[in-house]
Amino acid sequence: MDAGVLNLDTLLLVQICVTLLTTALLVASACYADSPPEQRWWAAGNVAVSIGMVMCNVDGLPLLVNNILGYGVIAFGIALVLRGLRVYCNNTLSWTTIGIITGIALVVMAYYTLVAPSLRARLCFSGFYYAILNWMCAFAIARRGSWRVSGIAVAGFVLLGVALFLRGTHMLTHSDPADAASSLVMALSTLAVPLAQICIAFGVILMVMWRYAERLRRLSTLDALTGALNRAGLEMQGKRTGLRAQRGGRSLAVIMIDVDFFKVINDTYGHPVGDEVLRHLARLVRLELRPHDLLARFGGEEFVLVLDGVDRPSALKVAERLRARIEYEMVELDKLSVRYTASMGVVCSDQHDYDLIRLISAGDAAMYEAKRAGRNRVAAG
Ligand SMILES: Nc1nc2c(ncn2[C@@H]2O[C@H](COP(=O)(O)OP(=O)(O)OP(=O)(O)O)[C@@H](O)[C@H]2O)c(=O)[nH]1
Repeated sequence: MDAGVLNLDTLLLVQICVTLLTTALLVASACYADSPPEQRWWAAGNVAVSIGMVMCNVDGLPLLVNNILGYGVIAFGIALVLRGLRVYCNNTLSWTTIGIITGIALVVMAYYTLVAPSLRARLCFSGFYYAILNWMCAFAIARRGSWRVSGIAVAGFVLLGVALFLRGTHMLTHSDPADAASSLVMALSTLAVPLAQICIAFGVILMVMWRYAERLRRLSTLDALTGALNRAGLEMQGKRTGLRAQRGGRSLAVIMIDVDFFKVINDTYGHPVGDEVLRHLARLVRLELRPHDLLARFGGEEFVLVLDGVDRPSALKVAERLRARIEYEMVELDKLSVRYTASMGVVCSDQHDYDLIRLISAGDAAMYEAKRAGRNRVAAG
């Protein structure tokens, strides 16, 4: 295959068209009412890169636009994309850094246009510089670690960096830019750029979709007030925890926890204090949890604790420790200090098998036993 088959002008046109299309895709997704800020930075960055590419490649524009400003605008665009990626990773990129990234491109391009004019130097520098910026983009998301989510975008940025780096290296090894431009390496790198851009556009949209899905999953399985699992979350994760314990031959314990006289707390101090009591209880219980244990809000002031690999005597000890801690601790809110207690029912798969629904209903019965016996106590089912 020779470079003639891959006509460079046609490839360049394809590259510009793909840039405009991926930009349109990112702008359209950023216009979505609830779009996160990173998506808007990606869209703005791509708009800037598109404008920069047009400024650099349209013949007949003034030198200042063609050789200097165009490259600066592309660098500015990549910096905005980098800012978006860092925002996605709960970080940011300051405007000073964005200014420096843009400034370097403008100064170097101005030098090789006005002071020591050299097309070769400009093409070498832009290839290496944009390659480094794209690798910085890849690094920003790769550090986050979730390859399943950001793998496509990382691959796109790396590929784009490699294509641009190859272009720079190729220019460096050819003294005549016109000769270098017609080579196969140049054609292949020009072909790789739009492919990488498509990867990046779909990759970043995938990252945002994953975040939406994660937010939806949290909304649908977590209790908004306490952050504990809700009934749907308990049903989903409880089944898994039960199966895991059963397969591993471990006991599964369930502790039902119900705040005593919660209606009195609400009536005496008001609902916001009642809410704070529920949040406080969830926080305290969470301190007892290990990675595979589950905490769910079962009803108004009733919680379920599912403990994997805990037998009946140990579960009773955990419940007693919790009960004592709840009794001891105080809820502080708006200069108010409120004490509360809780009653608990403890059951274990040793007696009741691994069926979570049966365990919960037996735990509930034990918990009501504790209430009948005077509250602020633990009863075994
Ligand atoms: N603040 C607040 N109150 C809630 C919430 N959900 C349910 N409640 C209230 O919790 C109270 C539960 O009262 P009861 O079922 O009588 O239980 P109790 O007063 O704790 O009595 P015992 O369980 O027998 O000790 C009701 O007054 C509900 O309105 C909530 O999310 N926040």
